[in-house]
Amino acid sequence: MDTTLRDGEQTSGVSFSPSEKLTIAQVLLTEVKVDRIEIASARVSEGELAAVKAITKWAKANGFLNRVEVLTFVDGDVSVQWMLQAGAKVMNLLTKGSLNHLTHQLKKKPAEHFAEVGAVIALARKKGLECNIYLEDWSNGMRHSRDYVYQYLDFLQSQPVKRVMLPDTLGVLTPGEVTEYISEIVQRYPTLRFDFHAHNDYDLGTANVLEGVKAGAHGIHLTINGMGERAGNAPLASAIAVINDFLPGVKTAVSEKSLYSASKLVETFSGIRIPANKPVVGDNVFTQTAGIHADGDKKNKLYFSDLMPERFGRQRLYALGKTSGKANIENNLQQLGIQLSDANLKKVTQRIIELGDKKEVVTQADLPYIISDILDSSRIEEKVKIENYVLTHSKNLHPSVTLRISVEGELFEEHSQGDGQYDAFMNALKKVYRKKKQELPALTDYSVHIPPGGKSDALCETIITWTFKNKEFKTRGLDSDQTVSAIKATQKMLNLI
Ligand SMILES: CC(C)C(=O)C(=O)O
Repeated sequence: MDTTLRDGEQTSGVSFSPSEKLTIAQVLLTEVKVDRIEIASARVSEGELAAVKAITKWAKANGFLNRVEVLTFVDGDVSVQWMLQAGAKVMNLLTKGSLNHLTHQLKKKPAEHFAEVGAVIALARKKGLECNIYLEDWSNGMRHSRDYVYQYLDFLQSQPVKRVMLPDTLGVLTPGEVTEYISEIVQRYPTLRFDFHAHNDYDLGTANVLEGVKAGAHGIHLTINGMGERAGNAPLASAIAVINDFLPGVKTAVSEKSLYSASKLVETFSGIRIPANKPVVGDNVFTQTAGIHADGDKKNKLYFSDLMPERFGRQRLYALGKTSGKANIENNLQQLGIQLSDANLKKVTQRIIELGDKKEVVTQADLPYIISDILDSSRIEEKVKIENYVLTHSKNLHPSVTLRISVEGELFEEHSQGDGQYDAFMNALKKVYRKKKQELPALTDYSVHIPPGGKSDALCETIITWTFKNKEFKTRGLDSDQTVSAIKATQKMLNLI
């Protein structure tokens, strides 16, 4: 059962609009193909009622209505009436699974609580609703008031309930405890069906789900991207991968291929960014960075596991950076369909290492720009060399530059200002060339390209068109700083005239 729309929405700062809820519900049931979804808590707000109405209307028309569940409360007939108004059929009644909660929050005795729960179940059944029962704080109940839990389950055995839901409300269980508690309960109550609901406070959510299923839980509760209260719930994508890979006899209906796009959809709607290293769905989890891994992938797939990206509609990538090495670069070139001579491959590798020193990772999208830059430079002999420069940029003052440049072995130093940093640089350069009594080409066009990716440290390519002695030519510069990329393009021009 996916509870992104109920427990997942309890992530701090998240509120889905009714239309977002409807879209996520549709994706979960028709694309991801989870068996059941929990979509809201009853009585929350008018917006929530509108969302539940929209989902139940769509679900009814498409035969999904009894797979759509709503969290309700022990409140006489109030939640039941809300369910009827919302057109929902399955209620997940929140009750107390530990004596501690019962005594200190509800201030009730077990018999009193059971009677009230029984009354809500009877009313709900009379109105045609199906009932599942949550035993909130069940994990602490098992640790500290197991007699109470068993007294309660004895009572539930005689009730018309479909499932008993066992939440590790505070995410405190170890995998060993999950095994012990769930196997004990499943054996003791063979006529009841149990769901296990894990939280991730110790980062044990997925491990606990694995143990819960092994121990005999009939259902598990998960959320997309592990959204949920505090540290969240067990993440759907990880749990499905773990079940498929480590529990061969157990089958789920979930489509692995749609997990990534569902994750992205929820990322967009919730505004909660997925960490790049989040298993299965994170941006970097199928990217090899170390050159040795890329090399091993080519040799009998030494660094592959069953967790192949293609299962999830994703692709293995090879990061480019100072640790990536030749094999990573070759893999990227292969993916782009580019062939390079050994000499040029060496130059590209060297350039990537240099860039990697400045910026953590060079992306595959940067690669064609780097290659064309290198192929361009290799045609040029360096008679003019920009030795040093200082560029300033400050509020309400003109940008300025100090430039040291050697032109055919002669060293010049000039200062200048301009409307922008590059303009200041060009003004200093013009002073040098005036001294040398040499003409400079006219800049006739200047264009900047940022390879896709949208990072503030992305590489920037500047292409400048020059006109000189009635001829037009272009030079290209590449750097993560825009002014520096223009200066590099200019240095190439100086070496071409
Ligand atoms: C509200 C309840 C059912 C819950 O999510 C939990 O106990 O973890």
